[in-house]
Amino acid sequence: MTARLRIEGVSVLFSGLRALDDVSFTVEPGTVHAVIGPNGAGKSSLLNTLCAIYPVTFGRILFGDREVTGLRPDRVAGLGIARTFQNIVVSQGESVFDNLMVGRHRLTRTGVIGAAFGLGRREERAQRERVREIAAFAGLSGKLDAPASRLSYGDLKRLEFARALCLEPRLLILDEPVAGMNEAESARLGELVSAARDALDLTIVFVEHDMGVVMSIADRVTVLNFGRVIADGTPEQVRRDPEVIGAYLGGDPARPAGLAGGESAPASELVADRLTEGPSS
Ligand SMILES: Nc1ncnc2c1ncn2[C@@H]1O[C@H](COP(=O)(O)OP(=O)(O)OP(=O)(O)O)[C@@H](O)[C@H]1O
Repeated sequence: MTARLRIEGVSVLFSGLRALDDVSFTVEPGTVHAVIGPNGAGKSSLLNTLCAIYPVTFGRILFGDREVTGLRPDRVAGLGIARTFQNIVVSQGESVFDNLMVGRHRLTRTGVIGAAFGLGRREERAQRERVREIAAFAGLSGKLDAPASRLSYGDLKRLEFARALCLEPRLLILDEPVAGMNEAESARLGELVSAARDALDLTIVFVEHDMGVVMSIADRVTVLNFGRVIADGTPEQVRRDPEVIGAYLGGDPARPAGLAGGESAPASELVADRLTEGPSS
């Protein structure tokens, strides 16, 4: 069973710089939750904090009734929290199948005693079967024997996603899952993320700059700017939020950049277009 993730008053300081400033929001179990914001808003810092790569300076993070704050990264993983990274991290020389098996080994309980009673081989068979199921789910069945180095960029990103699924996570954290993909590949991965939520009883938190994907797959969106939460709601709510409009377009939310006098189109329509295109950088 997945669980509710609560981020309560979290601040992260780097020698005086507040990467995160009193951030609070809740991720409901079984939802796809996007975290967006302009460059430098604190999105990566938040993901790193959720995985205990960055320590929390103030506040706390709870996953169900377990406090994540202060745990070592391997303990956080032990709670069923897995993540992917912005840059692809797979073994290029290994086959797709072997890359996926790496994700399973952490789950293998069989030790020396188990092996002595023949449990090792049975467990190994079960692990391999599960890897094939997950590969099929991710559309990688036909490529299990191919070395990762031969995959297209889109397939590599799906391999990374599938490998994270092999950890059987309860909470999956994705850092820019469709970065660098073309439109068709992005839409396909977006569908895969939604399907994973539905099929695997999974909660998903993701950071993404592709607003088309965010708006189509997120159940809820939290918007950060300068380390603070400036909006939290459904995709439709946040794309029409005046403060979000201000953060993405710069300047006065009532008179967004490029709109002289605001006479032709309401700011909400402009930002809706802009958020669909992606943030300015
Ligand atoms: N390890 C670190 N040491 C010092 N400062 C950091 C560190 N990590 C992040 N920061 C600072 O924290 C702020 C937020 O950065 P962060 O990378 O979290 O933003 P972001 O929203 O992910 O940006 P982008 O969209 O450009 O990736 C920035 O000012 C950044 O320089």
